[in-house]
Amino acid sequence: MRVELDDLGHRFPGAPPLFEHVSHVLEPGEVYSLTGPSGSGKSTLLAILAGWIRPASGTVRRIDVTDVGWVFQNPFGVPGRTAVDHVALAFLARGESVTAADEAARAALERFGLGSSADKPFRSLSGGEAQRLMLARGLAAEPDLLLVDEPTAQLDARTATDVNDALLAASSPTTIVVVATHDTRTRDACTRHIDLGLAASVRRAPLAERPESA
Ligand SMILES: Nc1ncnc2c1ncn2[C@@H]1O[C@H](COP(=O)(O)OP(=O)(O)OP(=O)(O)O)[C@@H](O)[C@H]1O
Repeated sequence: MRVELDDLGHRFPGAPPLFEHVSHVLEPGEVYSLTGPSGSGKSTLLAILAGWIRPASGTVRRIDVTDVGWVFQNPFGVPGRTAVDHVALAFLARGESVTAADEAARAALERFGLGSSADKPFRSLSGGEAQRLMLARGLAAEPDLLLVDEPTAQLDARTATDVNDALLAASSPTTIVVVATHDTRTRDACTRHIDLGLAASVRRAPLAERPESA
């Protein structure tokens, strides 16, 4: 399973190019950071990876990638349901028994440092706990590709650290994980890096300043 980006570029009609010449092979077991300044096209590239937007140039080949999961910057859950219920649902949906789903969900929560919060209702979780719960749930569903958009955008620095630490736990042999972020610490928590800012600065620099013409 993998996703191949070949000379990918995108622009919306009537607007200048967002990014160009992005080539990468994305594989399971890695957590890819997707960085770049605001407006450089990080969320757009996630949507292209998901197949929601057709790129203006280049190609995306999704090889054996069927299920795509998302984790958004605002954790969204059912206020009165427990943390463990949120994750168990992913296992129940795959046909596990209630007992097995509960056990698997508790193990997943442990992995994200949420073992002691398993029986707390979603509404009583802190912002960082809720975001780690979203990561645990996202991975529990075992998507082929998990797209994570700005997971620390709404968090203070200390809480963001907990989420960044959890990203290491998000590495999975069966899932390709891609994390769009502004946060350099989130970037550093990932195992591979794609920088749209670099692509943009090469594109925007006058010809004489471009590295390839130096
Ligand atoms: N459907 C669309 N039609 C036209 N323009 C769009 C569309 N979606 C996004 N844009 C524009 O494309 C640019 C890139 O947006 P995008 O959200 O991908 O950037 P980003 O790097 O994720 O930004 P941020 O870090 O601020 O979230 C922005 O200027 C945005 O307004």
